[in-house]
Amino acid sequence: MTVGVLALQGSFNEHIAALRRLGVTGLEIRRAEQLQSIAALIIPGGESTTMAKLAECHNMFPALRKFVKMGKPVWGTCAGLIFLANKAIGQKAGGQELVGGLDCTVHRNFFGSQIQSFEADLSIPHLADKEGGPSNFRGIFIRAPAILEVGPEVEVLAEVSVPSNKATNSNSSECSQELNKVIVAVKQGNLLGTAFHPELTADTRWHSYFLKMVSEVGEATSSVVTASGDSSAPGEHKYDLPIFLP
Ligand SMILES: NC(=O)CC[C@H](N)C(=O)O
Repeated sequence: MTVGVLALQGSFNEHIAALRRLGVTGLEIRRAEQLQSIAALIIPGGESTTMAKLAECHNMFPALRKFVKMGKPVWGTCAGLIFLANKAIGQKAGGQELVGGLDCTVHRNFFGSQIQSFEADLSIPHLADKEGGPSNFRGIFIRAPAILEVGPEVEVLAEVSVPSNKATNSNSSECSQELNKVIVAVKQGNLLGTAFHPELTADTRWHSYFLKMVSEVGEATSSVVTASGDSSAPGEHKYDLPIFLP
């Protein structure tokens, strides 16, 4: 199958490399019409305002919204999650266009600036295999968003513990020992959103999880899934080195 990766900006190379490790062709998507040839789409991390401006320049928003509404699987990581959210707060003056579809509110830079980026062990039961494999996942959070509110149809897949003064987002400088949980991964039907960057780890379980969603939707709708074993397909990623900078 061919999975598209929005390749306007950000960590699209790393997603394509992760897909390749699982034997799946990743196609770099830069034009609206390319969406017609893919079974599913990954919107990578990066900088959501920049990505939104580029998507606007390329007139991609109507096609992206249509893709989501058609029920095609879409996974947004970090900036990609912001793209998919129905509502984002903490945007630059003037706001930014969103694709929407995921019934949640995200805070764009919930955890702070670039230097407050961090890694955390997350417990994700959905990632454990039937043989009782591990359910923990090392999340890489780079100037990451968080999900503040979710609608009734949204399933919470992962949370991270943060000090309560952070979770309530108050300006208090007091350091509380109390920990609150903040939502960092969700699923709603065909849509998957993670506030962290699985593509920057060697662990491909999130990519496998998404590909399972893709095959389930494919089976349910008998939709067009392009079979491709051609490693020289146009636009396909040719590098496996992690070179991501948000
Ligand atoms: N690593 C990331 O994708 C950061 C996203 C960033 N917070 C934004 O607004 O776009």
